[in-house]
Amino acid sequence: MGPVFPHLHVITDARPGRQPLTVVAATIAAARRLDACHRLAIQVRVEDDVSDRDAYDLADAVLELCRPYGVLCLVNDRLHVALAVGADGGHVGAADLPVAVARKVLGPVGVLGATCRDVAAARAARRAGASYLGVGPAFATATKTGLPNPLGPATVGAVAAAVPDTPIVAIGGVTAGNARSLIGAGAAAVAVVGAVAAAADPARATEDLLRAIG
Ligand SMILES: Cc1ncc(COP(=O)(O)OP(=O)(O)O)c(N)n1
Ligand SMILES: Cc1ncsc1CCOP(=O)(O)O
Ligand SMILES: [Mg+2]
Repeated sequence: MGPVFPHLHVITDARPGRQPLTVVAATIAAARRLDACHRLAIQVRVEDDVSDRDAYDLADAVLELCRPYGVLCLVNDRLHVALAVGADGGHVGAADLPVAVARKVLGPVGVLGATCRDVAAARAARRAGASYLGVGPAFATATKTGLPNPLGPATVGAVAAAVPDTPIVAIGGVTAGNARSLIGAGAAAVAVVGAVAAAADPARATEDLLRAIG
């Protein structure tokens, strides 16, 4: 991780019919226009039924887009894919490898995100070696099913306050219109799928988010 923890994490939508590489290219182009590549991270996220080979091919291609501009590249769930392509790190949640095990797999330097929804889980994940914590759903989202009720900015802020040395990435239903409320509550960053991937103009959506976060 560079000296600045990225403020905006754009997560790929690799569902059938989507164009994740086109979206990532547009996102990076927008960050370049704002001289904000150091503020951007791309997380490669595929559905559970996607083969490792397809996940590898996507991650490899995304990393190729990120590297020339120093954009941080993380891989969701599949740490072997992260290591195989040479990504900067990965993200794990409750159904993935335990955080301490993920830390061993990634090694001491890799950026490791862990999903947390409360103060106790946040403290435990930090102790187990997480570099940052993904906290959500902050707001209602249709992108992932089976989630608990939205936490809202206040709970995101309470988790952030409990682990002041660990960046919080708020996720779930984040838009350019509500991102500032999460940063104001104490999140270091926001993560989005739909706000960029489902936008008519993903580059414009990225610019709007980067400007909103400030
Ligand atoms: C930044 C960030 N926060 C949370 C998540 C969700 O991870 P997880 O709970 O493991 O759910 P899946 O994304 O794997 O479906 C994330 N990916 N990124
Ligand atoms: C993977 C994940 N984990 C919590 S919310 C979420 C989906 C976020 O997608 P969106 O930004 O479209 O609400
Ligand atoms: Mg996961």
